[in-house]
Amino acid sequence: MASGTSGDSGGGNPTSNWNFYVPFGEASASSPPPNPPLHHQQQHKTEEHAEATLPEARDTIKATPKGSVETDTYKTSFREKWTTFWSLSVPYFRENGEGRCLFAGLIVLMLLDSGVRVGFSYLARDFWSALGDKDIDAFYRIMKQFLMALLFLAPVNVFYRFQRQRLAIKWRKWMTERILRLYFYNSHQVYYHLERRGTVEKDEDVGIVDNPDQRIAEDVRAFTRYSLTLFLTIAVSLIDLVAFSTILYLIEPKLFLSIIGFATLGTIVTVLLGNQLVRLNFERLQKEADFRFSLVRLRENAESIAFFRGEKTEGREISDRFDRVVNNAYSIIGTMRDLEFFTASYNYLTWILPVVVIAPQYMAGNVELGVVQQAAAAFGHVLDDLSLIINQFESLSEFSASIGRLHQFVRAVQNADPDLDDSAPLLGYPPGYDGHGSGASSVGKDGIFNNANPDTRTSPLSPQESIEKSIQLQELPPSANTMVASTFALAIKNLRLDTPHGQRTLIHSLNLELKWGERLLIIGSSGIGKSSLLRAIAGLWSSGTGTIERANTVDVYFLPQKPYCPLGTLRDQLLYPISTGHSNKLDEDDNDIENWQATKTAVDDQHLLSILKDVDLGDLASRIGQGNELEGLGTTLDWSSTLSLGEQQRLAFARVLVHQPKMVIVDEATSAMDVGAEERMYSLIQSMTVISVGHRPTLLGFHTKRLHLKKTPGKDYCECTVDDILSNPNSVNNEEVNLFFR
Ligand SMILES: Nc1ncnc2c1ncn2[C@@H]1O[C@H](COP(=O)(O)OP(=O)(O)OP(=O)(O)O)[C@@H](O)[C@H]1O
Repeated sequence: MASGTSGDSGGGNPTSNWNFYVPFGEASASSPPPNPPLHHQQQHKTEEHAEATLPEARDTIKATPKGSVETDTYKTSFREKWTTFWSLSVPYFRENGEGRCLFAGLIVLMLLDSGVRVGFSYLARDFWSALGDKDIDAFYRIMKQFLMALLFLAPVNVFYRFQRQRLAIKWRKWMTERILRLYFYNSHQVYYHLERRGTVEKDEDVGIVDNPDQRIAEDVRAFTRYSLTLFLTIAVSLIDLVAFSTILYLIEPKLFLSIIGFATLGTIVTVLLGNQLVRLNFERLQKEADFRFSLVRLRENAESIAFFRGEKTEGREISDRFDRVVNNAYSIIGTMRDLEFFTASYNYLTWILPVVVIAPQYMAGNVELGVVQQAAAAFGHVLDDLSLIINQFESLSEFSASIGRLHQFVRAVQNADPDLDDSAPLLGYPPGYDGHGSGASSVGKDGIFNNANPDTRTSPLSPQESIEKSIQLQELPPSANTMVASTFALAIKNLRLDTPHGQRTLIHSLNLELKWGERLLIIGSSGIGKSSLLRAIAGLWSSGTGTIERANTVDVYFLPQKPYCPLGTLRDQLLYPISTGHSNKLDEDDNDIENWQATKTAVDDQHLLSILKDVDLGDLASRIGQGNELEGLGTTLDWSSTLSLGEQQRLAFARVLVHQPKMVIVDEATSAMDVGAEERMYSLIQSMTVISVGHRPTLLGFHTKRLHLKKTPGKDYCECTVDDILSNPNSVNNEEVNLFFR
């Protein structure tokens, strides 16, 4: 570790251990002087390592699917790594004035710190010379100077470290927020498309993007922290190198030349012995995350696994993953051992080398003892600086792995965003995106929103071809039904719907119109494409051709097949996706959410409680609030595991009543309810425009129109028939009843 950052001021070189220079180094103060040199270095390394190393990610949400292809981002050349590092780190300092100021302050403190250390090397020389000459007056004079210098050194050192850590936190905050915005806060729902690509197929450009949670939480942290450490290490090393090389050259030119040869040899051997570490560290992060993910999955699916008595299978899978972690750890320590055989011997040699070279001059009485000491200390400094790669190799390899993972993730986010092309700068916003949630998606002259096709994002098609080969989703202006009474709430024209990357056509030539207030039921056998059609209407899927025109997103509420309970209180469950309570920096200035919130009537707690009663959950608030309903509304629980599936589905209907959308899309969202509860839920949304998917014949009674998706004989896709249930009330023929009960 270079002196500049091994504790940021202490000389990491072993020679420092037995000279006057050491006690002033902050990290060295805690290390016992008699330690062998490598221990000393390792101690610095461990300390720095604790900061720079990527610690364990918690609560991993998504991991590499079993058997997935491992990526080879770690194989990029040094030049590519450097370019990546540069493009990931520059945007913060370019865009953020505070960051630039903190950085400038840090440089000043760093220079002061280095200056102080050079000054101390002269103090140390005089100290040892005074000791050698048994000059008591000089000894006390130097001690006094030393104590006064200490008054200056301590604050410089403390503020230098503090400033570095403060900048690292601010940078991390900026970078995490930027990535979060690009990941899930513009209108293209990048997180959804990326997740699907990550699990379904390998993106040609970026490979499989495993564990996005770990990349956002850990890799960004490691990147910002370690980048600063590395920059300062290099900067301090350069300053030290110039300063102490001059001292060394002035004392003995031979010493200076021998150190250059010694350090060059050491660096070459280290790189050759340790180059495996970059790959191993890259894999370590992935394997650790996979292992944690299997544990999180076990926790989340504990009940299903217990019913299946699947613990043995799960246990085997978990221990397989853990074995991979352990095997990787063995490979790492094996490589480290080989490397350390060399570095340890190398470091021990540096104890005596400078003294051996200068000793003849001392014995001949040409130089004083203090000069021997100063030569040894300067030798230690210069060697530390020249041996940057040797001493930092393990940390550098981890850093390199984290740059690779972060770069891969940011590129994947970029690829999944149709507004960003390949030449867009890393971490840059799409053109026209203001960073406040108002997406860059094109808004037509008529105010109609055009959704570019995220599924064709990585296809080799030109933008025009991409548009022609994607479904055009057009949104009506908000509250269109009140403005233009005759407008259709949904109009589908000549729709061909494919699975995301065009592997299969699910629906062909669908034409459909739904007026405001009408209720459409979509039926068809399992797997035929009902939910996929809803995904296309929602704008999540857009592979295919044709046009979908529908109510504005702010007027539509979607009830998915699998109820979703966000983290938070019972009140949060009802208001979702409007956030309450906590201040979310990300949506502080989000116009969409603000406008949306402003258009909603104030929802007071009594209103929420009465809605809970409407959906037959009247006792829920008082039950969890131990008799106090208001307390119940503010109670936080793990709702997905506390409420039954039917209760979660009724809670979802309560959300619809809170938000009062003009259109509701219901994807089998009553499947866990009894027929009576289903009837009550549908009666609550009778005044809205409804699109449902369902298998129960009882649903027909709540709808006015029906879309039947039927397998076309000899074709992959289905045939679509639309009819009016009200004009044909006896239309449930035997075939359909069978279909419903299938
Ligand atoms: N991400 C995906 N990539 C490729 N194919 C998919 C994807 N998601 C779903 N499919 C396939 O698309 C087809 C239609 O799926 P969809 O979920 O729309 O069926 P469904 O009619 O709603 O079925 P169910 O009634 O069982 O819910 C299925 O064969 C499914 O396997």
